[in-house]
Amino acid sequence: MPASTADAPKSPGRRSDKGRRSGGSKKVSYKRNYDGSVALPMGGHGGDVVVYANEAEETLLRFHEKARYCAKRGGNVGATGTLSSRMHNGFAGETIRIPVPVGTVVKRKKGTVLADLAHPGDEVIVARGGQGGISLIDVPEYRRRKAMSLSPNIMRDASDKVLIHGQPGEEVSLELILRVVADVGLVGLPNAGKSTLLSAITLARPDIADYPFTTLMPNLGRLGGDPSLGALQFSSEATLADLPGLIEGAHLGKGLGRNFLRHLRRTRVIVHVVDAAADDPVDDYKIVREELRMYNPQYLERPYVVVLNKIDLPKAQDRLSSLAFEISSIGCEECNDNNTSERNLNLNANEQNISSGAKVEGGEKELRDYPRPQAVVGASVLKHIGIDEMLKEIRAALRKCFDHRLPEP
Ligand SMILES: Nc1nc2c(ncn2[C@@H]2O[C@H](COP(=O)(O)OP(=O)(O)OP(=O)(O)O)[C@@H](O)[C@H]2O)c(=O)[nH]1
Repeated sequence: MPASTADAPKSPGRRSDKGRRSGGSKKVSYKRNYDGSVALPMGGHGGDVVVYANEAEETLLRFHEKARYCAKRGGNVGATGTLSSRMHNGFAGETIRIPVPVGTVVKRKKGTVLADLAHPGDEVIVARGGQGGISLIDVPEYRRRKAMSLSPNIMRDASDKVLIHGQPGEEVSLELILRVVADVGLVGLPNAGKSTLLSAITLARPDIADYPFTTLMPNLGRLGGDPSLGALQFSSEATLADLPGLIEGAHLGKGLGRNFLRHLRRTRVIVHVVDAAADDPVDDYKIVREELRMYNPQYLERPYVVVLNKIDLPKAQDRLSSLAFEISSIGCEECNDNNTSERNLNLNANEQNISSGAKVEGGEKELRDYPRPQAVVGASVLKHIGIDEMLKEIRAALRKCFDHRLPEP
């Protein structure tokens, strides 16, 4: 809206009046719309609010401190408030851009998903700024009438001022949900050694401690490509996400539960870390697989590598081969054929399709109906034993996914 005339310097309108009265030839020429109507200057539109994915952001924690964001209002038309040919539209309010981590899902509170910002630079306008208004409050009567006859965009309000009200900007309440985007997801019971593994093969330095649930947020690390594999296979470069430990009942929300299971949705390969020195590693293994199955059966279709960790401990060392044999024979052999990566490629398309159990013809699928692990390797991620073998298997599983995407030579 034009500001009041109180602080206006000289009214150009008055000057031109004088010109007319004194018989001068000054003719006010207005800007016109394509249909010949006078283009009235408008107050600036309010700024939009945009949420965008920025690689520099890692968490959504800062939204706990500041949860309300407002874009600026649009600028006024001019100081005089009087229609003149020299009047310009008010400046549009600046768009406010809110960075969030890559992988953030933006949805209306208790409503629809607005966007899945899965790639750096993805963005969504979450609230549009209001439209600027038009006001001719202080236009002299004769010109007001003329302007009204020339422009179809004008209304009168109760106080007989001629104006179009500016529109209020949109206000929305949003929910931001972070789903980690990583090529490899590390899963396992608490204390299995997932964080230690991440720090052994990447530059990530997550908290490591001898108590469960040290990891409360997913940690990310970057696995470099292996140049010895040649240019085409350098794509074994990958992002690893160390997820907080899963416990029995996680799919129902126990422990850190569902919050973290969802992070697996966008991983291609799963690395399952088992503490080989635990009381019953096979049972531990099954518990986690079962939790994955109950949360989203598709997780079990993805290529996965089992790492039997802590083999530096005598207890683990002694039973390594029998454990490896037992674990590698849980699952269906035929399912491991080529189609694993094809199924895997559909993971994004199907990611909404979560059910509490996979139904197959003739009943519910069990662990033995899903593919066997691609490999079961023994390692001590703490003492750096078996790391090369483990990396080789992780890269092989990754290649299985990536090769599928390579263009035909
Ligand atoms: N002896 C031995 N200890 C290990 C090995 N790897 C990890 N640890 C120890 O196991 C404990 C748990 O390791 P973390 O890496 O924090 O385990 P985590 O699976 O990330 O645990 P959560 O964060 O609870 O999910 C730490 O005390 C590690 O030092 C290993 O190869 N050998």
